Amino acid sequence: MTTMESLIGLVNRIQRACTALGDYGGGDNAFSSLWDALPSVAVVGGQSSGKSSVLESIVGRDFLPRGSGIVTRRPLVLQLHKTEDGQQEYAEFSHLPRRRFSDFSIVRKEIQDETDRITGKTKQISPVPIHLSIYSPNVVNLTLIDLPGLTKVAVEGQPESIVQDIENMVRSYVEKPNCIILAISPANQDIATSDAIKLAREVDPTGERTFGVLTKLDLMDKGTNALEGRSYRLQHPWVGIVNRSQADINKNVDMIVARRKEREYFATSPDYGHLSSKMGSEYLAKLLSKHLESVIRARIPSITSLINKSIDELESEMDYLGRPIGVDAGAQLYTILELCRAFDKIFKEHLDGGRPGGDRIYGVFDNQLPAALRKLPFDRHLSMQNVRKVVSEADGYQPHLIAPEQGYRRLIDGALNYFRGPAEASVDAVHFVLKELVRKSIGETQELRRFPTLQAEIASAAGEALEKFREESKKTVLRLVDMESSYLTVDFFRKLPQEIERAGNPAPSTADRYTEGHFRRIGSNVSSYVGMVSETLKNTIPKAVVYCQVREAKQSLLNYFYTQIGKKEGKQLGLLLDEDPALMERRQQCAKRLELYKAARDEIDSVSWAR
Ligand SMILES: Nc1nc2c(ncn2[C@@H]2O[C@H](COP(=O)(O)OP(=O)(O)OP(=O)(O)O)[C@@H](O)[C@H]2O)c(=O)[nH]1
Repeated sequence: MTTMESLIGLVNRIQRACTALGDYGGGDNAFSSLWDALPSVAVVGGQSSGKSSVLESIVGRDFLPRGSGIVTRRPLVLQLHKTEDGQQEYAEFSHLPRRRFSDFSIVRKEIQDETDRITGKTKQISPVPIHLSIYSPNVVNLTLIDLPGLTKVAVEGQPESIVQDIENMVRSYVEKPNCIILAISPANQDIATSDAIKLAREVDPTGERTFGVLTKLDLMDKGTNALEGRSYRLQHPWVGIVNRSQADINKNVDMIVARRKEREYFATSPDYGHLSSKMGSEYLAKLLSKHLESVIRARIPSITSLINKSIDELESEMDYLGRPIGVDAGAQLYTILELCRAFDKIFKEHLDGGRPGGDRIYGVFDNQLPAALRKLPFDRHLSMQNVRKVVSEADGYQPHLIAPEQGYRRLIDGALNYFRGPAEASVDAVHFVLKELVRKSIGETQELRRFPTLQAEIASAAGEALEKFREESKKTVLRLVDMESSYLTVDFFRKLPQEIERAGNPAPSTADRYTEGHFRRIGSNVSSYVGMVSETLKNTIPKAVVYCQVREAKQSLLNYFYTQIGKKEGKQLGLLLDEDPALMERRQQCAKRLELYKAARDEIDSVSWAR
């Protein structure tokens, strides 16, 4: 394989990969287009300019659809491969891989059918190219893109807008700096009115990438050289062509015969004889092939750097989007557990420190609980009036003799009841801190971002677990309070009368047993007992709360969730890993691009080795 073949073939292979990925150039893609970076030859011409004839002559075969109206409605990427002399000619479409066409009338029909497959019978145009490769001894290695003919009027059955649509499509090709423009104009028409030249001039004013072709030289009067004077100046010399006339086509004149006739025409023409070696479709094909090859060679370094840059960008985009997940249940389960673990780790960091939030639990124990305990209405409960009321009611018809045992118990029971409130409130306060930390941790788990469904599932599983811990914790703290009422600290009361005696007070007489002082003393005794209990609970409630809620949350927040997940089937696991569709789409695009660019890099590497 010569370098020329491999370079043009290389670009073609990359172009085909681009088409397979929906990159036909143009800016409608979210990614930069590789297609646009590849040099190509676009064939443009007005209706009846002889565009099809030139292409068929370059190929040496009749194979393009004919007919009235706009026949070419999709770009045709025509890749020509030269084969050894004597080899059988054949064609292949990239949409029908491994099918060889050696009958070119079927190639023509397939182009028509494939055009209709995308555009429907609407006669609309489509930018999705058809890729056709032709293997023949009668061609040079060259790739040409046949575009719809520029037209001024829509014919019946075609929408008005088609005129502008065609111009836009052709323009989108020729305006790319890497596009070589093959501008075809008929000699029997004023060059100033040539659609092809008008467009080429607009997008390539210096004419450095435009090749001018004049067809129908045979229709000019003898003695006029259509290539001199009248033609518009370009950097590359104009090439004159003589194609088959309509009469030749009707008579089915063979393309190879037509080529010979063309050669003879130039060789014997008094007007073009001196230029005969630089005229005709065969010369044009060689000229284009050589030029395309040199342009590709010059562009290779920048294509390579574009590819490398794009690969880097795509890799980091993929990292950001997260790698795709396996489809089998095992891989999915593994992924889910990994994600849960990632979340759990962050949640623990919030509790243990490293991330903020855990300190708010200490805040509950250090501020909220003591403050709530201080605010309990013991003053009211142990006011002289209430003490007298409770003690008298407890005594019944027989007032107490020494100490109001029943009265004490009732006063203490009543007071201890008040502790239930702050105990439950501490449980709830810690519950809300934990719940908030779960919410925060889910948000902070980068890996979970892609999976809104799993996020919601983890949130609800964690929520349920926290709810259970809360219930358990409430039972425990209330039990602590109940324990205080079920058995009073005997020592405390044993000490009371002794203290009075030590203080040297005379034993209260029956007379003042029912005085205010007596009830005040009872109140203050109860109050100091309750104060002692309050101190105890201030220490034990946090222990219970941490034991039942914080410790459990750290150890087994998602345990139940794990057992549920373990029972799920592949399909249900897949649902949990349901991602934001936009994100999935983006990743898919990204992965495809990455594949394309890597394939392109391999192609380029292999060519460089061959050189
Ligand atoms: N005598 C002569 N006739 C030609 C030449 N080139 C093209 N023609 C005729 O001009 C007509 C149009 O040629 P096509 O090759 O179909 O031109 P086109 O630009 O592809 O036209 P559309 O497909 O209609 O856009 C046909 O009848 C050809 O036979 C030429 O060099 N000499």
